[in-house]
Amino acid sequence: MSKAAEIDIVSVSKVYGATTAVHSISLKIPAGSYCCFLGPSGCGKTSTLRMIAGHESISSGDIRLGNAVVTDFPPAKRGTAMMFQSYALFPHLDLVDNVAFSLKMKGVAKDERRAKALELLTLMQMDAYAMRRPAQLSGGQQQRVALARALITDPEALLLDEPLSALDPFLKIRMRAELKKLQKSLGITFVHVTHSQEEAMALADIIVIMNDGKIEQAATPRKVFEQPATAFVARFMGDHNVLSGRVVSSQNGVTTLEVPEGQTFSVRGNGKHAGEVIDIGIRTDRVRLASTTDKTLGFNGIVSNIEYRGASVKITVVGAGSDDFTVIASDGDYFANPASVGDAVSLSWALEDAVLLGRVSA
Ligand SMILES: Nc1ncnc2c1ncn2[C@@H]1O[C@H](COP(=O)(O)OP(=O)(O)OP(=O)(O)O)[C@@H](O)[C@H]1O
Repeated sequence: MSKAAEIDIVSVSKVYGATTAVHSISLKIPAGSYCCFLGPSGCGKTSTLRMIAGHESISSGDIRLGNAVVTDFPPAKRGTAMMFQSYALFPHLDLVDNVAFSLKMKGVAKDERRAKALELLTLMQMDAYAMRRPAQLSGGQQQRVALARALITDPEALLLDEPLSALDPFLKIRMRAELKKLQKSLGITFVHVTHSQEEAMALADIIVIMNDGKIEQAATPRKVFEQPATAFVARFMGDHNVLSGRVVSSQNGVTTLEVPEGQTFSVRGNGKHAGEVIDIGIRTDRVRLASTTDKTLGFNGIVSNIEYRGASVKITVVGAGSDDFTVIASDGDYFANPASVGDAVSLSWALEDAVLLGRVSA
């Protein structure tokens, strides 16, 4: 019987000598959810995962798992299990002994631990290979064994550090679907570290986007896509253009800003101060290559690059203070009215396709 636990991270920091890798982050991961930590290299996601697992000490703050404060517990006493990027299988042991290893460490009798290992290999559809050694398996099969090994302790939360990074692109997508199915059927909390936006969007109930040791946004994939909280999230996820400028007015539910090149743009939301520097995000897939009568919802620019992607075309435009304003047009829309590099184009969008972006406090 599996049990899921909420993970509560309270003002947790990680300091390595002169480097603060994680700056006082707080987050609740609901029991039974699939949570992905996403961010660029060095942002602190692996340190956070390792602190949840107990493989790294917590410099300050607390971590609670279910009802227990586990901050000072060793890894084996936390109710978590970790699956490593390299799978860390023992080359000289067969699959049954690999999977049974942590039960052996706990002193469980041989027959009992081998029976349980076989049960997990069956769950992962690897029972037919039980007597093989890891080197006699494909990458995807090794991953299934590593999962079986992590799950043998009946964890309340499974922690996965870049679990798909060793697989080729096709296998990656297949194993991604298997991970999601496994999490749903076990019902336990999964915390998965990745640097792939696509992977996080495909798997997560909650995406936690980290930058420079802080959480920029923790929300559902849909919320992250539709309402990126900060300019960093908007740029990192790649689905919004970011324009920066000074507030001209901010009232009646609409804020207007002026960019350095002099154009003004409107966005929903108010409460900003005149003169304040703000960022707005504009959906790349909602920008139209056509003129608009409302100049606060578009601008004229010069096409600098065109990339054909099959179902869509990516057009890069210089203008409004941006060197790489991106338009993703459907192939049908684009080929009805194609453009060339160097062309002057009019871009436009609707008020609801732009969002006001916030800032993460230091
Ligand atoms: N054992 C350590 N000693 C000193 N500094 C460390 C140690 N581990 C990590 N760091 C530093 O802490 C910061 C965060 O590292 P962390 O591995 O958590 O990032 P990450 O987001 O997981 O990166 P990646 O995607 O490259 O694995 C980095 O600046 C890193 O150099």
